[in-house]
Amino acid sequence: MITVTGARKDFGTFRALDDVSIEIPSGTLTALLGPSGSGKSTLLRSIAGLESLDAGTVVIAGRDVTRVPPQQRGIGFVFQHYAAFKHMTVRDNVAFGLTIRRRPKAEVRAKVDELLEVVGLEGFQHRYPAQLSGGQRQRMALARALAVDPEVLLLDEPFGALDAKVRADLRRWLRRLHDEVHVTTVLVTHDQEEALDVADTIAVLNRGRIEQIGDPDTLYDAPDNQFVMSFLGSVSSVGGTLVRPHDIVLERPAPDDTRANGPGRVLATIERVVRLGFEVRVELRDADGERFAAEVTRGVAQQLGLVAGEQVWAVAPSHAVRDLPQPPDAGVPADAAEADEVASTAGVGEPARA
Ligand SMILES: Nc1ncnc2c1ncn2[C@@H]1O[C@H](COP(=O)(O)OP(=O)(O)OP(=O)(O)O)[C@@H](O)[C@H]1O
Repeated sequence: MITVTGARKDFGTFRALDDVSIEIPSGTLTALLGPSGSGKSTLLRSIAGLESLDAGTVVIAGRDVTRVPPQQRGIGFVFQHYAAFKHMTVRDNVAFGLTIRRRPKAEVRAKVDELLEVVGLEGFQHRYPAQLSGGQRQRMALARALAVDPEVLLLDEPFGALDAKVRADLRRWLRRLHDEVHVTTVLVTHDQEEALDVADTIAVLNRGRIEQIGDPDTLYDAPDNQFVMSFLGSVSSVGGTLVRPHDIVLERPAPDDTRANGPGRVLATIERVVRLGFEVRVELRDADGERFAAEVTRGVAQQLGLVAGEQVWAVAPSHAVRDLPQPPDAGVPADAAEADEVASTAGVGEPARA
């Protein structure tokens, strides 16, 4: 269990963490999710001991580590850009933490063999980091972090520098790895899909505070506020009512239709119909000029004969409507934009990049 209580961190006059408390149960995979600058990395680095808190405590496995240096916290850390030792083979990189701890050679060999298998790099042990793909390098980084049997594994956008396909493959791989190894893992990501895909629990951060903590279903289906709802998936406003696009029901107006617009029901003009595989996204504009989107199956789209320029009723069914507050003094995020952050490449308890 990792317990952070009342964490506060200021950089000059800027408050990066504002009274953050979170409990991360042993053996779980928790994602810290939020927009750029929300404090995710600062929270992770505070757990690692790479930042010292201005107030609050960090307890790992029952031990108060608030004032304990990073090397003595029993953590493994993997960054977006992994600082591999370029002159060392994959095997020696993975063995590094064990070698500097002067573990017996046979033990190191056995442990490294096991880890190379776990991360699927058995055939690559004699290569040098420059001879690996980005995804392979990050798997090597994970093997190296796991080699010293850390109490917790802290991952800061570990797949952030990889292309979308490799990223998706690797996060599923991480999930399977976690199910095998069960080490308590905290993953920083700004990508809601990544968080929904891999995490048991998601903590949504915004402006240095935690907006909500819960399992992916709860956060998606029962968000506490508009920020969480918008951050965890797309949202449309139907006459001022917030709803997920796939929950919107479209109806053709009857020839003698005299119904008026109301909350959760508007007559809208179809601007575009976009096919997304099995689904169709219908881009709409209401009489006030408000644009929003609905998602329906291709079957429904064909049945209704949805064509640009025509009018449809867009209805937010009452079961799907969420009357949510705004979070205190915060806005709805524009979107979960790609963070163009370049993560620090410093390692924990090891020399700088060689
Ligand atoms: N060493 C520092 N000095 C000054 N300000 C900092 C420092 N580290 C972080 N900050 C600021 O604290 C805020 C939170 O940063 P943090 O890296 O935790 O955000 P994040 O949620 O991880 O964002 P990103 O996804 O962009 O990395 C940002 O506004 C950042 O500019």
